[in-house]
Amino acid sequence: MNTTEPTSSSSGQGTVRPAVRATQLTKTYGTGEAIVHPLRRLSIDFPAGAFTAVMGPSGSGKSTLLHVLAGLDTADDGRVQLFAQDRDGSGAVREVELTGLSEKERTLVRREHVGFIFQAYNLVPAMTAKENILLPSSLGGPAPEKHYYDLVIDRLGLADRLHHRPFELSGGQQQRVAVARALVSKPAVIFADEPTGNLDSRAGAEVLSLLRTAVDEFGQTVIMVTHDVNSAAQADRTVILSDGRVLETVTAPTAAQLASKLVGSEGAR
Ligand SMILES: Nc1ncnc2c1ncn2[C@@H]1O[C@H](COP(=O)(O)OP(=O)(O)OP(=O)(O)O)[C@@H](O)[C@H]1O
Repeated sequence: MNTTEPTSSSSGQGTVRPAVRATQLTKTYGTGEAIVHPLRRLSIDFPAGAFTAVMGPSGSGKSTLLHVLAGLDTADDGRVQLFAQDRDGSGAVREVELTGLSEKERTLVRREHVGFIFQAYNLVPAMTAKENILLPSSLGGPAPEKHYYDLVIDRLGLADRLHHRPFELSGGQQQRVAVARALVSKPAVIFADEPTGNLDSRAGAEVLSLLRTAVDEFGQTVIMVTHDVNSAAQADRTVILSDGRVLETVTAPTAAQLASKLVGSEGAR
């Protein structure tokens, strides 16, 4: 791991440094007639301190990309770099090259810099909601700041559910516990795979607003996979994938613009 200034790239909003950089990512499953290419030489920068949505047809590689970027999975070829500000307040940016790290090393990087909201929650059944939320820090990750922990719990409406185990919670409440777990330690990058997929519209709006707060007030970077154009319209930009490639990146799109582009991306497959 180095402490360096990453090469910045230019965008419509000026020069921004990336928080996550993917270079020529390739991943293949199966062989012969059964071969699938979830990632085809995919390169993209995700700007720091921005909220990016990732959309695309089913099977276009969205979840695979998220897992590879977060170090939960590896690509067959290509590079993933994370750029995270040190937590010591110095402002120094640390470049973390995920490529080539062992699983154990990737786990340590995730604990320090990454929050992940899984489609299937991934809560520990024997632990209470509070123990699940604090699990990354009890495993050696950064301890949450008390006021931010309280803010997240309050905004997600979890205060009276903290001592319940997952089986005593509704699907939506479990999803909100998973969101809280990813947010409370203020990681540099939050990856979210369909974070509102199992929530009613009010709880979904609260999750999106919390992700916006993480970006707007705390300078974190959010990368969210979604099928919902209204959720994606809350993001600063939307990346549209098609067949393992980036088809288009749209800045501040409306839901209607995204809906029409997605119809086009189905055609591009
Ligand atoms: N472990 C695996 N083994 C074999 N094929 C896989 C595996 N994981 C994903 N795939 C295939 O890779 C392709 C991309 O899958 P991925 O889950 O990334 O797509 P997605 O865009 O997230 O889809 P969805 O919107 O349906 O969640 C799909 O064709 C999928 O069947």
